[in-house]
Amino acid sequence: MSTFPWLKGHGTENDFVILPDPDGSLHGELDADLVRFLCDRHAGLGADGVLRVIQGDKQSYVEDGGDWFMDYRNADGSIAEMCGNGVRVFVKYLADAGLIDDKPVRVGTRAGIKEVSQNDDGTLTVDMGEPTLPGPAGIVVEANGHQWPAVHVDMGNPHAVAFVDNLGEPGNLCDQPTWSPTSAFPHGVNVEFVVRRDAHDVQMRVHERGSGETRSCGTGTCAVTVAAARQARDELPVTYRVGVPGGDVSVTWRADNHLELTGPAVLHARGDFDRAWLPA
Ligand SMILES: N[C@@H](CCC[C@H](N)C(=O)O)C(=O)O
Repeated sequence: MSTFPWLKGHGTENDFVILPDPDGSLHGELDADLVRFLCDRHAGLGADGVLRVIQGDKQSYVEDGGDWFMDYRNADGSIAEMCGNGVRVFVKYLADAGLIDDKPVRVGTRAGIKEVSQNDDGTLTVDMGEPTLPGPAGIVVEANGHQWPAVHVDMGNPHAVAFVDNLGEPGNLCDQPTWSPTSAFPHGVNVEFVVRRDAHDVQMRVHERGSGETRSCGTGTCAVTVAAARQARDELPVTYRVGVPGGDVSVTWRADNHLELTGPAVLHARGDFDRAWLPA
């Protein structure tokens, strides 16, 4: 086939190129160069990442691929374990394409199975699993000449959450914030900057590993909820509204220690990509 289909979608403006590949035949073809090209906002389609959609039993990345497996790639071509906004967009695609019914779907990811439910109001809810706080204590992140203490929250992928006085402090975030000790995040880290607006209401910005500053990060909103709830000594269950530049999501930290992320998912473009257009 000299063309392959694509769609574009976003969750609170964290945007993705979706590559339907039910039988996994794009394996090997979807290398880092192709991902970078697809995500390029000037020469490609433009996105924060790529969601490749494979039937759970047709993938070879993890033992349990679920009903459908989400092969997630960051805009720089790197592979990430999980994407909380991406998984909602992924299920929105499956539902619109008639590939699933309205029952909860088990989505395989490199961070395990995530169950996703479609709500009557059009939002989707993801069981994001349990957070871990691997530490160490004393992490500091630095951006724009400022330093802040940060907490390491792992949501399957790594996050450093820093409370700031105002969201302008970290500057334009063109560069990756730095952190110490450097050994805390040997594989890089997503960095969230947060202000508390009310008891259970926070606003954040994020610099994503492999994608730069984005308009939202679903795993990041969960990490921020964990850091905020611990800071406030909230009892579980607790629900936070988390504002991001691209909208709002709701995160519940349940009594069984699972995080539940609810937010929108939108599909907004589709087409076919001709392989002849790929750079040599
Ligand atoms: N935007 C995502 C997270 C994508 C992966 C992240 N950049 C990483 O490298 O861990 C989300 O919505 O969670």
